[in-house]
Amino acid sequence: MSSIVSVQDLRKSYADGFEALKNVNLEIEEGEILALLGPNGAGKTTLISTICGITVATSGKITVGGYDTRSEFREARALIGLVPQEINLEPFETVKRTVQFSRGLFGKPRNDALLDQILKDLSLYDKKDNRIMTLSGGMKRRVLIAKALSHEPRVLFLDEPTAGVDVELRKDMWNVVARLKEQGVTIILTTHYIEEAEAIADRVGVINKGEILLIQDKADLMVQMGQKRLRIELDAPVTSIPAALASYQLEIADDGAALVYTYDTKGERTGITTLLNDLQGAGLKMVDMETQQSSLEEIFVGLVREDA
Ligand SMILES: Nc1ncnc2c1ncn2[C@@H]1O[C@H](COP(=O)(O)OP(=O)(O)OP(=O)(O)O)[C@@H](O)[C@H]1O
Repeated sequence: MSSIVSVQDLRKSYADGFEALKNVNLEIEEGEILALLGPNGAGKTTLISTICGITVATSGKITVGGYDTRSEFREARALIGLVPQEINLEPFETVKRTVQFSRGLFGKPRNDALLDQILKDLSLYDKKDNRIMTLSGGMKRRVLIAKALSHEPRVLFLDEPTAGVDVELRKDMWNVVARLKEQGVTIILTTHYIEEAEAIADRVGVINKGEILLIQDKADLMVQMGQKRLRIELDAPVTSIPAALASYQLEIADDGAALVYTYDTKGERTGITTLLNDLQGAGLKMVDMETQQSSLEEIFVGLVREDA
């Protein structure tokens, strides 16, 4: 797979000395949907703004479609569409003219057929002659997307596209993103919502305090989520795992007072019954047990807390 966006050793310190990004490395593949999850102030917007050339990096190198975002800014920027967090539209302008104007800013010739198609894809076509101020909040967000797509970018950045949006509209937005992906657009979105990453991303990155803590295929994360942990408390502590139990790949917890067995809830067999039999056979006595489910939320909260 080839990277359409490549971020190498990126650092960003603001004028007051605050280090918002610390040595970020990131490769984004053409055609993927990458969700960047992180708490408030993690550095998501700073990362996007730096890739888009709105914020200047302190050090490091970024390329988009092979173009250096500093030395070849115009070429790199032409490949990028950016949907900002804030709605910053001209209230008296119509939808169509707003989108036309954005295309013009990139020096592209007028193309009514293309703009009509973009408006149709975003279910904005019947509103094309309406003034922005007459639109609902959700429609305005769609106009932001239409603007960002007007110059036919290959990479679309969506900064918290569904912040403060109701559930129905959020699902609508997810469909819009899925359609864009079908058209071959690479999409990077930031979000606070774990279920949003679960619903639409191919890969999930977790960012906190200016560092990427994890970046992984969503499918792999889902497998981890499908795992459960069974904690078995023993009546007497063990210092090692008996050879007869080696195949279960148990972990020793609480200085030997408990053993932890990880199993796949989606598998045909959990192996718990045979484990409990074999435990007895190995001369170990269980006094209690409990199961724990890991979820993306837990993985996320755990990562962010560990980093605190
Ligand atoms: N111009 C600036 N000067 C100094 N510090 C800044 C500036 N802009 C952002 N920061 C700080 O950098 C950190 C990262 O901010 P950023 O907006 O990138 O976070 P974020 O992950 O997008 O958060 P949110 O989800 O709240 O938008 C924050 O602590 C913020 O206060």
